[in-house]
Amino acid sequence: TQSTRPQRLLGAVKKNATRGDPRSVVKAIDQFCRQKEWAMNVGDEKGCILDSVVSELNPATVLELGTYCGYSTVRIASMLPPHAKLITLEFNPDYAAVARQVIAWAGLEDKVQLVEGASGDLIPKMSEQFEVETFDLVFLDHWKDRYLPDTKLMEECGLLKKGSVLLADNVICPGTPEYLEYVRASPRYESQYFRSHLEYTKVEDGLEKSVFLG
Ligand SMILES: CCCNc1ncnc2c1ncn2[C@@H]1O[C@H](/C=C/CNC(=O)c2cc(-c3ccc(F)cc3)cc(O)c2O)[C@H](C)[C@H]1O
Ligand SMILES: [Mg+2]
Repeated sequence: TQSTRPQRLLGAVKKNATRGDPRSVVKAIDQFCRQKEWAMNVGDEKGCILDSVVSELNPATVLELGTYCGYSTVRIASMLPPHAKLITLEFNPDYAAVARQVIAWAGLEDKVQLVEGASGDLIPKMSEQFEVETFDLVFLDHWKDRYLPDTKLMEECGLLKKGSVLLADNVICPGTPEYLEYVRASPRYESQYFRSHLEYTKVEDGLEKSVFLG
């Protein structure tokens, strides 16, 4: 049977990255996507913006919506202080299976909890099932039309506290117009756009950082 692109991406990680070295995993995936096959990872250019937001915030609890192959999971988790936790949600079992191996190859299993399921179902269960009160950082990178409903759901479930940061990928391409309008118009958020490019291309894209004001 034919392999899938995520499986070929995983093969490139195993071939070119050093076990236990997250930066080499990130580099191997970026190289695969530039030289072999494009894939929808946040990528190296937007990844640097992601890195700067994480290192400035130094979050103890992180939620990622949309694991895919685990590229941004590895990027974020590699920068977390000891005892910090990253919970990442992925509802496609095939992608989850690949991501688990990418995260393991990077040696980050202890910092990452990959939960298979839909964000809409899992977000209401966060506090009781995953023993998390609130998240310091949420990275949104799943279906673009789900950014807004899931943000409203996180508000309703009390998962955001004063100072919590939402960082959203692809606010230009493919675009998340309703989400962008909401966080930019809402008095409960202080929003900032970080202009960049769609991963591995010259097309404009960017990240929107929105601080929850409580
Ligand atoms: C109802 C379920 C919601 N809840 C959910 N709960 C859990 N997991 C979820 C949920 N919804 C989705 N997922 C998972 O997250 C992943 C989905 C990721 C989606 N990302 C994009 O579509 C994109 C496109 C482009 C792009 C740009 C230009 C192009 F020309 C082509 C492509 C670039 C980019 O950077 C992009 O991130 C994964 C595939 C999918 O299984
Ligand atoms: Mg994306």
